[in-house]
Amino acid sequence: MNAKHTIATRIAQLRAAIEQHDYNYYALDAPTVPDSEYDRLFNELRELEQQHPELISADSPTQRVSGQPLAAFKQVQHTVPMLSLGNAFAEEQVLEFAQRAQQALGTEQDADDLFAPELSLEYCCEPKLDGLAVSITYENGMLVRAATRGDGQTGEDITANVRTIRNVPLKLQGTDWPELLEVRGEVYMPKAGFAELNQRMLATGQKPFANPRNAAAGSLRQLDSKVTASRPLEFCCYGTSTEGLAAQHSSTLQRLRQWGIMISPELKVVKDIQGCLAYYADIGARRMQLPYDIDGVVFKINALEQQRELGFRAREPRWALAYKYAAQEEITELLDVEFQVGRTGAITPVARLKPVHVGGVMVANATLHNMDEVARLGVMVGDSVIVRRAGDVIPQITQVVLERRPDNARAIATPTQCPVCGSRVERTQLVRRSKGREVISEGAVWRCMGRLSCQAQLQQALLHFVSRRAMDIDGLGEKIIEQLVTRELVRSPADLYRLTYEQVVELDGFADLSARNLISAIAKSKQPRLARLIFALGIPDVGEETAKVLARALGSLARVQQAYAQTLVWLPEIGAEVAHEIASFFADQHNQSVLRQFTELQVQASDEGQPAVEFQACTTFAGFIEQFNISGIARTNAQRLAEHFQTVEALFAADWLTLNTIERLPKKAAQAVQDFIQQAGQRELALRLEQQLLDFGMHWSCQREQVQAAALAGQTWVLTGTLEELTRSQAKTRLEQLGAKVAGSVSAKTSCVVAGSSAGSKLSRAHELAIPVLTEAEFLTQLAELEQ
Ligand SMILES: NC(=O)c1ccc[n+]([C@@H]2O[C@H](COP(=O)([O-])OP(=O)(O)OC[C@H]3O[C@@H](n4cnc5c(N)ncnc54)[C@H](O)[C@@H]3O)[C@@H](O)[C@H]2O)c1
Ligand SMILES: [Zn+2]
Repeated sequence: MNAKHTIATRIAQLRAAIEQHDYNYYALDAPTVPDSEYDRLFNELRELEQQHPELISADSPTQRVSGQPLAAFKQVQHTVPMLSLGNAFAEEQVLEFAQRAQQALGTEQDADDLFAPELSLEYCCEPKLDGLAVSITYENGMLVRAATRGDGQTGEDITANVRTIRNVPLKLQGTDWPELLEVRGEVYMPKAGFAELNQRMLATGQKPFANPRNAAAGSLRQLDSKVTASRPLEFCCYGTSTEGLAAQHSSTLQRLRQWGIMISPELKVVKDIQGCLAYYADIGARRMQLPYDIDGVVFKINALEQQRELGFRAREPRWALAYKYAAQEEITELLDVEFQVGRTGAITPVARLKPVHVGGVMVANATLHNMDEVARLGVMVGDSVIVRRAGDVIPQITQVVLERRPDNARAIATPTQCPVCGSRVERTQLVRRSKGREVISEGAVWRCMGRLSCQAQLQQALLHFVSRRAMDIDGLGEKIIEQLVTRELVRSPADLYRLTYEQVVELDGFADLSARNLISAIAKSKQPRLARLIFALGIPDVGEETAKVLARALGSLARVQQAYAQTLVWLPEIGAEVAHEIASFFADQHNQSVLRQFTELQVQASDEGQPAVEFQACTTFAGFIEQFNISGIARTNAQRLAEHFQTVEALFAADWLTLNTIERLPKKAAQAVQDFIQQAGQRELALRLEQQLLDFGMHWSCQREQVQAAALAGQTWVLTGTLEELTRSQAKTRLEQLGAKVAGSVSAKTSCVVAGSSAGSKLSRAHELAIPVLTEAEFLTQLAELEQ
């Protein structure tokens, strides 16, 4: 086979591959390879064609704009074609671009003159937003049409969808706009909106988007514009095909802005190509902090007269250039998966990757989070995967390139025992309440059950225990803790208080003074504040805030230790899951022994005292009854029972006749209560729980009058997002006047969530827990009704 033939074959191969990728990217909004990979193929093709111009054909991807409009949309003919942009990946390509332009405009005699000030051209520099190009037409100041770029000549009619984008004016401001105006720009999804959207998708069991560009494209090209409306899209204008607005590109954009059209706040006019390079460096340094993804910057010769003179090449203008940054997504191989054990025993799969440059740094590891994520990605060892690194965020695997799966790919198995200590591994459980019942489902996390006998957990637990926000012991870094654990000097946090000077001075890196300092630092930590001690214990899901709530409400470690999960749920901000974690932590024998040793060693909180009355006044006795998960006894029926009986004793003394005479209590429910109160042990349990609540300072405040007076008594509401009509505190006051409690976070106990605009994680949590969500408008209507 001759060389020429081989090159022709390669060119054909590249064209076919690029066409397939174009289809996936433009038509399906679901690329299977990262842009960096696509750009490599594209550049290889362009170079081969440059070396062999006789092989160029008019339908080569290098000669035309890609993107067939989908038949599902009405088509729109662009009066002025929408083109692509020439790309540069290195500084010399930028300089060549400037030189070509100067030459063509006759401002340059020979190459040395490139930087001569009298010859240099003015440029407008802009960020290159990573979204999709859209054309929007205004007639007499009104938005009449919006279209995608499509193949450059024909786009898709997406008018209804673009109308839902908040920062696109439906009507232009001012009066001096031309009768017909077509603006062009990028529709994109800001990073924050993208993260929220993906959380929402995950929470509702949908497939999340791989990156903001896919999310923007997938959201905009929807046949149902209601879907588009629910997506956080924005528009930024970077040009117009309407002539005669001004003499320069930059001043044209300024005029568009006066009519209410969004342009980039990062626009900058520079005097010469050196200014462009400085702009590239400046934006590059701030790239990760920008609220949206960019894949490069764009330089445009500013004088429109010069733009006209330069004109176009096949698929791109000669007066503009995109200078790209290091790709944020790359393709590489998954070599292996290792399992790391964290402080609470959670086992995290970590991907070992064939090292690859992503976003300017070498990446060799990426977290896979948990086994649900592994399943969702469908990833196997040996797969080619797309790795994304956006900003300071830990590298993520976003996608598997299935067509490259090798025959010997290996499934990632859930470990059956701890990779560090060999202990049994258990799947976590999620406890939530739904319609008054406790629903237990399988969590995504597997845990090593070895607790502190597991060296990995012990080390992490010790690091947490001594950390600044916990016991705050200076001088116990990772290396030292590792030595203490491997030499078996420390088997639990309590052992720290048994360390002697002789033991410490023997450790690597210690001398007389440092050993004495460490011993005294440990001794000094013996009387921490209660909240710190609780936090230091490292109870799963108990962060600093929860530790403070426990400390304040219960006043002593002993009471925290004794509290039943059913008691803990009455505390503010503590949901069923956390309560369950706390109770089972203290039920653990090993943990109990550590706490006993603390007492022996005089490690004790300095501020123990009486419990504060923070129980949610047991909101209602009804809520208490609900906790027993009696079939058919949810909110309303529990309320009926509570109003009738008013105490635990009375409830358990109820007889069949009484139960059947309770107003509006269904027969079936009455039967269930009857069965329940006759069950062995239930009465004792209920009395014990009531006793504990009373001991801890709770008062039943479920008198009939109160319950009836306040429409929302016993309910906990959460406000999130920005409210337009009311301030947060106004909303809070009105809810409280109706008897509701307003909490700062969503838990299974939350009755209702009011979501203003740009609501985030609380909203997704509410969806996850199937808690009713009201828009601000619905909320206002409901308030008005209840306040009557
Ligand atoms: N991963 C894949 O499979 C795949 C497939 C096809 C295309 N792609 C990606 O798309 C690129 C090619 O697409 P393209 O032809 O749209 O070219 P392009 O994205 O390189 O440049 C042109 C586009 O840039 C956008 N743009 C953003 N800011 C701009 C500004 N300030 N001024 C002007 N335009 C601006 C516009 O949408 C314009 O259409 C490839 O380089 C690759 O990154 C990826
Ligand atoms: Zn273990």
